[in-house]
Amino acid sequence: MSLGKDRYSLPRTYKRVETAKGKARPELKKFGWDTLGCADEFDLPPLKDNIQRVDGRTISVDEFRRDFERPRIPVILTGLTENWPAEDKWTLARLSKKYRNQNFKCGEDDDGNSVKMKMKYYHDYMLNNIDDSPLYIFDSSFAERRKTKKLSDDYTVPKFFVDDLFHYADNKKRPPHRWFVMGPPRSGTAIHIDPLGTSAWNSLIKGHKRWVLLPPNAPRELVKPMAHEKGKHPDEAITWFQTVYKRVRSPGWSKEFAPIECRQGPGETMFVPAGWWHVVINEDHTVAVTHNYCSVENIHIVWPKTVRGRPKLSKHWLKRLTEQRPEVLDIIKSSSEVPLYNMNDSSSDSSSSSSSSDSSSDESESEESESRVSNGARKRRFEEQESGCPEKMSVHYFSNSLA
Ligand SMILES: O=C(O)CCC(=O)C(=O)O
Ligand SMILES: [Fe+2]
Repeated sequence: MSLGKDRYSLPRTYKRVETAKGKARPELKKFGWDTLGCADEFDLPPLKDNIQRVDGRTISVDEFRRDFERPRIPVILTGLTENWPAEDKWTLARLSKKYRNQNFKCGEDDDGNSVKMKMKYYHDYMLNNIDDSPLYIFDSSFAERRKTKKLSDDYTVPKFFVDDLFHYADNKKRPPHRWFVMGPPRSGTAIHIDPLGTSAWNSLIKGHKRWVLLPPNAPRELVKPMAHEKGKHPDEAITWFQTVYKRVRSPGWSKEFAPIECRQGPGETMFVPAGWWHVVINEDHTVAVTHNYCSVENIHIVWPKTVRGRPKLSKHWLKRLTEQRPEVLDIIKSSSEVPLYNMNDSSSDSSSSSSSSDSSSDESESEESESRVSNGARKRRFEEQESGCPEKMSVHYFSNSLA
C-alpha cells in the first residue's frame, strides 16, 4: 500500500523516519502509520467559525486585559506578525535550507526522551508522508541551542504577553515556555488544557489550523474520546475530530459548554486563556510559534498549581517575585491553598501537595535538560494531570500526578 522508501526525495529519509517512528510510537509497528487511509479520505466537517477577532495593532494592553484576559475569553489577534522576519524566513524552503542539518524534536519516547530528526529529513517527510497522524515538530529548546537560537530573532513577543511573571525565575528552573511548531496536514495537538494554569498565545506564520476550544468547566468525560472512540490513535487530534467533534456540535450538547471554533490563518495569533480545553489540527503545512505565560491576570490560577506540581520552583519563584514584583504577593496570598510562611519549612513539600512524590518530580525536572525542554512530544503533550492537563511541559514535571 505504502510506497515505502520511494516516497521520499532523500535517500536516507525513509530510514530516519522509521527510526523516529519506532521510538515515538512503538505501538504502531504492527498496525502501521497509514492504515486508516486518512490522507485519502479524511475531511473536516464544514467550518463554523465563531471566534472573536480583534486587530492587535489597535487594541491596547489594558483593553486586551479587560475584555479578554481577565474574563478568560478566547480571541484571535490579527496583524501582530506583520513586521516579523518570520513572515519571509519561515517558508518550508528557507527553513529546510537554513536549518538543514539541525535536529528538531518531533516526538518523545516512553522514557520521556526527545525523539529528534534533522530538518532536511523532517522536511522531506512533511511533504511526502501519507500518515494518519503524522509526526509533528514541537520543539521547546530551539532558543537555547546555538544553531537554532536565531529562530527567536524572527518574531517578537506581542506587547500583551510581555509581562510573563515566570521570567523572574531562573531560566533553567522555569518550565518550558516557548515552542517552534511545524507539521503537515493531519498533524496536530489532542484535546488538552495547558499546564500549570498558564495561558498561551500561538502565532501562525504559514498554513491553516483548525481549532476547537471548550470552556474550563466542560466535563472531561465528554470532551475526551470515550473508550470506544479511542481506536489506534487514542491521543491524537485526528481521532478527536473524527469522534468528539460530532458530539460537541450536536444539538444535545449543553449551551453552557458551547465550543468556540475557527480556522486560524497566516498572521493570526490565537489567545488561549488559562483552563480552556483546546484541540488543533493542521489543515495544510503549518509553521507557528507558541508561548505559555503567567501574568497578573492568571497568577491566581497558576500559583496554587505551581505549589502543588512544582514545589521547589514555587519557593524559588516566590523569593524572586517578593524581591522584584512585591505587588503580586497579595494575589498569590489570596489564591494560595497553604500559608506562604510554610513555604520555607522543609516539610512543606509534602504538606503542601497532594502527593508525596512532588518534591522528586521537582528535583527531576529542575536540572535535566532534555525532557524539561520538551513539548510537542506525544507523550508529554497528552499525558494528563489529575486536574486534566496534558502537558506542554515535560512529563517529568508532573510525575507526581501521573502516578
Ligand atoms: O499548534 C498546535 O498544535 C497547538 C499547540 C498547543 O495547544 C499547545 O502547545 O499547548
Ligand atoms: Fe495547548
